[in-house]
Amino acid sequence: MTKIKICGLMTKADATMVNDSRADYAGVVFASGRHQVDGQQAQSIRATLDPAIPLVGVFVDQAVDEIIGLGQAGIIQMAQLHGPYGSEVIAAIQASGLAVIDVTVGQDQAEEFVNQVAGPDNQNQADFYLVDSGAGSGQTLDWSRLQNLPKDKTLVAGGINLTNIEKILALNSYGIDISSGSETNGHKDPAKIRQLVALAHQERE
Ligand SMILES: O=C(O)c1ccccc1NCC(=O)[C@H](O)[C@H](O)COP(=O)(O)O
Repeated sequence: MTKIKICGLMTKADATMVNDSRADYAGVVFASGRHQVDGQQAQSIRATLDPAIPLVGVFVDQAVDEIIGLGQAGIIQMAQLHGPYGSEVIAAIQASGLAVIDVTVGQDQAEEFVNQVAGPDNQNQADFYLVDSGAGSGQTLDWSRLQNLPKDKTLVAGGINLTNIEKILALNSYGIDISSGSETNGHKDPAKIRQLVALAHQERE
C-alpha cells in the first residue's frame, strides 16, 4: 500500500470527497496560483475534513510566523515547503508541532536528492520529503531515473493521474501526491479521487 495525498483542495465539497475516498493526507495551497486559499477557506476545509486526515499547508515564500500560526490555530498539521526555507527554519516549524515535508523541484534536483538522501551525508531532518516536477503544474518527472528513491519517507508528485499512476506506484515510495490528476476541468472529481486512492491502497509485493 502507498500513502496518497490529494492536494489543491479549495472547498468544503473537496474535503468531503477526500473523506469519502479515505485518502491519507489532504493539501491546501497558500502559495499564489490557481489553487490558492486563505486562512478562512483552509479553516472551513479543516472543519469538514475527517479529524484523522492531516491537512498539509503548501508554502513557497510565506513567512515562517504565518506557517506556525496556521499550525497553532489547528488549521494545518503539516507544512509542505516548496521554497528555500533551510534546515533552521525546518527545525523551528517542527518545534512548533508541525511535521515538515521538504520539497525538491525538478528532474536534476530529484536525482541529486535520491543520491544525497541515500548516501551517508544527509543533514536534512525533515519528517518527509517530496520530489516534484513543479508547483501543481501537472508535468511529470522521468520516474525511470528515480529507481533508487528512498522508500521510507519520500513522496512523489508531478502529473500523476489515472493513466500513469501504476508506473509511479511501482517505485514503492512511501507516498504519492496528486493535484491536477484528481480534477476534471479544473475541479476536484470525486470519481477520480476514489479511483486514485483505491489504486494507491492496493496491496503490492
Ligand atoms: O497547486 C499550486 O498552485 C501550487 C502552487 C505553488 C506551489 C505548489 C503548488 N501545488 C503543489 C501541489 O499541488 C502538489 O504538491 C504537486 O505539485 C502535485 O501537483 P500536480 O502535478 O498537479 O499533481
